[in-house]
Amino acid sequence: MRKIATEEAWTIPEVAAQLRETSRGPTQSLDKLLVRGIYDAPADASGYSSMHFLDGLLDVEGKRLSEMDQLGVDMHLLSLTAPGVQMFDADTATDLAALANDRLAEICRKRPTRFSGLASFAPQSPKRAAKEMERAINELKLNGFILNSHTHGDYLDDPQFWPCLEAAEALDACIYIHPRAASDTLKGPLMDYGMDSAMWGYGVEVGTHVVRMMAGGVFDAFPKLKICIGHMGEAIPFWIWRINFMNSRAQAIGRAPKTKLSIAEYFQQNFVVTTSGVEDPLALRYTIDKIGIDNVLWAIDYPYQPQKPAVDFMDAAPVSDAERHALYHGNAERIFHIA
Ligand SMILES: COc1cc(C(=O)O)cc(C(=O)O)c1
Ligand SMILES: [Mn+2]
Repeated sequence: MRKIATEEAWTIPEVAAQLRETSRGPTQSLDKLLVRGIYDAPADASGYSSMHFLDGLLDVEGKRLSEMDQLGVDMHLLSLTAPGVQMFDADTATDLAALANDRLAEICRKRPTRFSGLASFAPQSPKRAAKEMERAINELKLNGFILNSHTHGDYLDDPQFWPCLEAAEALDACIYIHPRAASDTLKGPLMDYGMDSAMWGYGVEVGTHVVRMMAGGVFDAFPKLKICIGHMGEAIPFWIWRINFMNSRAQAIGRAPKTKLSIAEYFQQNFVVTTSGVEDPLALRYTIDKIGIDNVLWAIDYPYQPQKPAVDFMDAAPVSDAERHALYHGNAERIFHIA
């Protein structure tokens, strides 16, 4: 059975160097804790550097590919790791997104059956970003887009970013909204106990982002826009009944704009989710039953999650053979236009 993993992180030395420099600067971004740990810690330090994430991010055809061969993982859908270019100024972000996209396209051209890719873009300059999005799909033949949630504290319900959404919808290219640490206005209680990270803050950040998009009417403006979120849907499939009920109440009392469809309908028609970093059979079964098998894709979240447990989890998952085909490759081929 073809296995395509769809949230697989990667980076290039130029972006790593820029993140290192940014983490030494005055930024108050909550990402600073994690970025410093990965990109600017002494080799023998404890914490993130001891987990060698940077080696795993820079590597494509070494350990990553040999593990894929051993485990029968056919393809990694690669994306520039969080926070991507979104901590940088507009010009630096725009230039590094284009450089990363060129490098990613080279990898995919060299190993077309093993790697596909999600293009970066720089929302800091939305009109230039839209042009890069068109180039990435039409010229570089990449498979969709990666966005690491907020950009300098702003979210995609903000019309400033709508040139990017217009481009993605017109290109029939899915935007994978991946986490980063919570924005400055959201980060308060998340600054302790490691809660800035994938343990909790990441899910709060992306969950907040996509609820803003649905409640803010983004999918009335862009009804064909497709969004992918990881981590079994950042808890939204569990909460969707309550979110939907309370949004309809908010609309009725004038606290939220009227929308053509309900939040539950938007989540059903405009979203797909991946299993990245949630290797829980019951959560998978619930999510498939809740949003339908066509809207769930397998992912590893390499190098932050090891490959073998993610394969073992999916091989042993309580799903039918037809469902396993959809999870492992069918849905990814459809959503990310993978041949
Ligand atoms: C950018 O740094 C990351 C750290 C972790 C982690 O497990 O601590 C996960 C992800 C991720 O899910 O992509 C990213
Ligand atoms: Mn990830």
